[in-house]
Amino acid sequence: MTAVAEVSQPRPLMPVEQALEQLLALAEAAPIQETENLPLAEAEGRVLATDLVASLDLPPWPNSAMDGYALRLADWQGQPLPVSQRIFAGHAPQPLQPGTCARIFTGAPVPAGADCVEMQENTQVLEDGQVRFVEALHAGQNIRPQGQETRKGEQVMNAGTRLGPIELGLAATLGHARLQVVRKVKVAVLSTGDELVEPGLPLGPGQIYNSNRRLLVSWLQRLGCEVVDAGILPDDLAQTRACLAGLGHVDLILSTGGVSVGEADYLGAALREAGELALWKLAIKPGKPLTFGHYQGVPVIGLPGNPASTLVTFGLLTRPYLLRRQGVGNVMPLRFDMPAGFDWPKPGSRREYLRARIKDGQVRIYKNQSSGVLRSAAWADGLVEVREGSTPKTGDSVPFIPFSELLS
Ligand SMILES: Nc1nc2c(c(=O)[nH]1)N[C@H]1C(S)=C(S)[C@@H](COP(=O)(O)OP(=O)(O)OC[C@H]3O[C@@H](n4cnc5c(N)ncnc54)[C@H](O)[C@@H]3O)O[C@H]1N2
Ligand code: MOO
Ligand SMILES: [Mg+2]
Repeated sequence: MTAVAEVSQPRPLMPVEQALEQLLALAEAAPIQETENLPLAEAEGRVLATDLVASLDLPPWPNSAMDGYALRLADWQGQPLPVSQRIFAGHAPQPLQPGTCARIFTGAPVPAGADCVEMQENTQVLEDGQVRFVEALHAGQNIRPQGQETRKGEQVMNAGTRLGPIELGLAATLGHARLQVVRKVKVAVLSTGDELVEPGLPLGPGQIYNSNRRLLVSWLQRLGCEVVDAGILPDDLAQTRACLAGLGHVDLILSTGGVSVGEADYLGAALREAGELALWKLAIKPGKPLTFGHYQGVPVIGLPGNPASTLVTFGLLTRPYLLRRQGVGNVMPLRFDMPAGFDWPKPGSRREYLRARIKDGQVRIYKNQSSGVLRSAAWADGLVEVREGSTPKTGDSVPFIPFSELLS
């Protein structure tokens, strides 16, 4: 055996897709199974636990799409018709008297016997109160038929749907006051590093303010998670052990910092003792040293500490993981191809996510893309993806992921 053979080769970087695939598989292996029944007012941001089936037709009866007059086409040969009733939304009509029309308003039930509604703009009311129809009329016009939107018994939403304002509105149209949802994912957030100080306290020598904690706690709450804020963990093995041991039951331990190769990166050491740890080297920039492991059976995701690395790896990898644990099918953010408003001449070995904004129809990038610069993200509207080895030029199409896709 020669000395050369014993030199450890650097491991190839793991592609982003592979990391995501592995995380999603791990999420599927540990689904949140408990559910709870919540009023609509408390269900926003939660995930539907059971398929939602329509218990009625929508609309429940044919109704008028216009303010105007309802009539039976067979009764009309071009002559004016007398008005036999007025039908308002929310009130039951009488069957239409043959040879007459009914005054009707938008959303009101179309009376039995009528098969056509004409908007009032196309009518003339004569001195004797009869109504002349000016335009040609067609059967079914301006009538929204019963069950046009949904038929009783149809599946309207699948289990795994995230409930936003639109989904809650849809549940309300079907008369649901409560929904069965997956219980919240409980996430413990810990920030590691002796240098960290909470905002509001004075900075000592070598110290910086803890930004990752606030960013992650706020973001997790937006995603509908229950957060256990475990505060700052100093760079000390005994304290790291004690903190992990005292977390109680959570579904995920989410840490920042302490996952690289530095001598003060103790989280990894503590996890190795009481669980397992995979230090990934991802082909992603920022965010290369993402860590996945288990501590006494509880999954742990260790995000790199640099604030932009935390942001990118949370948004692109941890968010999908958390959603998938709640059974969400589509966890991928939408991305849009946009013309680049920049040149990227140097091909990289990692996929780069540059903090960018759209201006004049082009993607502009923030001038300082260092992974320590959170200001880049506050300036930006989203992330532009530059693939490994690619060198986009101004005008080339590049994928842009708006932050709005990641933050909710
Ligand atoms: N020799 C090597 N050094 C580093 C490598 C490497 O491959 N070889 N990778 C670099 C990369 S890339 C990253 S990213 C960082 C990741 O380091 P850690 O995750 O271990 O994080 P720390 O070293 O603890 O902190 C990194 C950086 O971020 C600041 N930080 C940490 N936590 C917070 C927080 N809660 N709020 C604000 N800022 C935070 C910290 O002060 C450091 O400046 O490693 C590189 N090194
Ligand atoms: O991958 Mo690190 O996040 O670039 O600085
Ligand atoms: Mg470090």
